[in-house]
Amino acid sequence: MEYRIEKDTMGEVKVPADKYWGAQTERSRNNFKIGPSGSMPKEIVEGFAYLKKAAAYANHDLGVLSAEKRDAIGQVCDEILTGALDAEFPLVIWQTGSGTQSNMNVNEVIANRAQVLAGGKIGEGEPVLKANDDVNKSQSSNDTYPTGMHIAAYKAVVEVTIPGVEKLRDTLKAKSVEYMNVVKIGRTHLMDATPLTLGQELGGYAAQLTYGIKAVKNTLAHLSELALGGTAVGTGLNTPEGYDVKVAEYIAKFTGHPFITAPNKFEALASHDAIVEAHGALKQLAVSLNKIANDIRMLASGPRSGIGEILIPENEPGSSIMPGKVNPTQCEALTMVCAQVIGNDVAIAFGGAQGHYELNVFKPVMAANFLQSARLIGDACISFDEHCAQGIEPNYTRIKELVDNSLMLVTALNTKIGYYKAAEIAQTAHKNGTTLKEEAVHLGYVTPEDFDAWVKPEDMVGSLK
Ligand SMILES: O=C(O)C[C@H](O)C(=O)O
Repeated sequence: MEYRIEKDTMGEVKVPADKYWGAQTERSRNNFKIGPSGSMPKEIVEGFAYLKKAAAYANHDLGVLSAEKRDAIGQVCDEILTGALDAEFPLVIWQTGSGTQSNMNVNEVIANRAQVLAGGKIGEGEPVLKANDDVNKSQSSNDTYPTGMHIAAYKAVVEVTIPGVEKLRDTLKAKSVEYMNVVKIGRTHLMDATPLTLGQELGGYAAQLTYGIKAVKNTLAHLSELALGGTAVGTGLNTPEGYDVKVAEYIAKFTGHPFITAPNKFEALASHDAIVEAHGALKQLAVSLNKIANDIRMLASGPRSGIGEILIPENEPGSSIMPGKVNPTQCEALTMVCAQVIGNDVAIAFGGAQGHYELNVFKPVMAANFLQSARLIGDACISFDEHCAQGIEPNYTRIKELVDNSLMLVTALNTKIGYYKAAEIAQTAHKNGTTLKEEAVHLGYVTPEDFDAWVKPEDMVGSLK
């Protein structure tokens, strides 16, 4: 491995010769060999590229950065956004809790890459850009990292999570309409209950997801607030007048999302309640999706010894030893995702509770967990939609068999003969293995004609919507 010598305020550091990063990145690389997983998410690096470019533009507009330096920073940021420099960001989330080393990683790469783009050599001659003085101008890690975190989180939620959940919700809604008249038995406490339709049951799932999407959208206003301009402790030291508003305007322009400057920078640096709040909504979605996937796998259980009221796509051989077995694998993947998201919520809550005075120093772990949840929910909903939900079909024979056998149809007799006599009919039929009608007539409480007129599953399902 060939090295070059880079310097920072602590002295000299050997850096791989072919890399753009500098001394502080290399120190972090050597000091935090904590793994094996935990790379700084690519979306955070992208968030930094947007904000560094925006800072350069705002600084120039406000007279503290030359047009040449602005353009040099902007050019490298655009390059970062293409993914061409991905290999230049080697750090992990298990580093300083402010994300300073990732901020410096971005500053160093921008400065050194600009040097090369200008025809120079890294570390030689007059630098085109200085990492701390130019690229980091009017900034601190304490306001850049949370800004990058909000940009990444907002984009992930709007571009990945919400579209994925909406797709699954729309399928469940369409299935609900299609099967609105299919009367099936209901279950409460996992025990037989009165009937409802398959459409009603699926419509409940679709409504859960609609509320989940709404909950996520409700958190976007807080997530759209950016800390940038607060610098070290929220006071905005070393920034030109009007910088915070202007820099947020540039970020909104470059990302296409409605970011604004945070009205209270102290809150934006010292707490990450916006992340806690938005992840709370992601947790709500995970809770809903877990219930939905569990119901679907139980309704599809069998094929001979389970409930088997619905059929779901048979996608892969399920077993290495049991020939012909097929398993509800999409439900399993989705519920595992839910477990991960609920776990991430605990890490985020713990991190969010740790703001000490002017700074929360759990930023990287909160960001990484949030982004993992946002991506997982979006991707898992698409997978579940395409490989399971779209293929849900009623198993009409089984549904009818279970409705016909149900003892809880007796509930329709409550208003005709009273709860106690109806209970006696159900209990006797259960004990004797007979039908409700046989026992109702045998006990002398109902005529066969009245039974047929009164006990009609299709009249027991309320309004169909
Ligand atoms: O890196 C910075 O800009 C500040 C650092 O996180 C600190 O507060 O010590």
